[in-house]
Amino acid sequence: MEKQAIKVENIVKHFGKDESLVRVIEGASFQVDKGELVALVAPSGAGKTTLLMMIGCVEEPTSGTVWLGDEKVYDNQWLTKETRKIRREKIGFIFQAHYLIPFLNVIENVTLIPQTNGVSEKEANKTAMELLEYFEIADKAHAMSSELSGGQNQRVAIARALANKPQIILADEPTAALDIERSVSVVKMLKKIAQEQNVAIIMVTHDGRLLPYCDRVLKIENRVVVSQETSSQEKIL
Ligand SMILES: Nc1ncnc2c1ncn2[C@@H]1O[C@H](COP(=O)(O)OP(=O)(O)OP(=O)(O)O)[C@@H](O)[C@H]1O
Repeated sequence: MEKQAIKVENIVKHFGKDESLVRVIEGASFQVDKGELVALVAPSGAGKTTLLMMIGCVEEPTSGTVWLGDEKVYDNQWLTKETRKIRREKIGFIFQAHYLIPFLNVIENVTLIPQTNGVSEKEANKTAMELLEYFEIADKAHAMSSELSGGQNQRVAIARALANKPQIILADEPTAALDIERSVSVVKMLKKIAQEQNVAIIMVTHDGRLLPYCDRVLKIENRVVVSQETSSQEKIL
């Protein structure tokens, strides 16, 4: 079995054309392995969300190659018409806002995607309760999102992202709305998930205080992606 979860080669992303051409990524190559929690850091507008959305098969690259696990999904064009299926089966998304559905309770939010994918209600409920217990929020299973704190909602959003047993989690500033204590607790959870479930996680963050909790840092510099180790002194976990 390959250790790579994400492999990107020579990816280019331009928006618009002629005088409105915006060159965001200009030939970036990198890899993220199973079990790694990697931070993605760059100034505002450098292309972090765009990069995540290309890996997540939401935004089409201009050119390049993308592998998810051992499946090549993009080679100067999508290699399947069913990008939504790839997304549903392989990837969990976590965003800055939790985007829980307000008229569904916690467990209904967590079981929604697995049930859409054909998992039975009983099986989906069992997995969801295990996840809620893992995140110490099982007592809120029947609460509505509006009754939960910001940190609790984000834990439910992480449980939801995991409900489908994805190989990859793409997290776009998952801690931006939280204070530092809660941010650290969310990042520690992501680290635990990566290690225990062999999931590859890319987390966009603007908060340098969270980097020591990550295995590695990817930076977008001069429109390409560079990888930096978090040194052993800096590393906390
Ligand atoms: N649909 C689009 N059409 C044209 N330009 C776009 C589009 N989406 C993004 N861009 C441009 O691509 C660049 C990268 O945007 P992106 O949102 O990926 O940056 P970011 O690093 O995530 O920024 P932030 O930290 O502010 O969220 C920006 O210059 C943005 O204006």
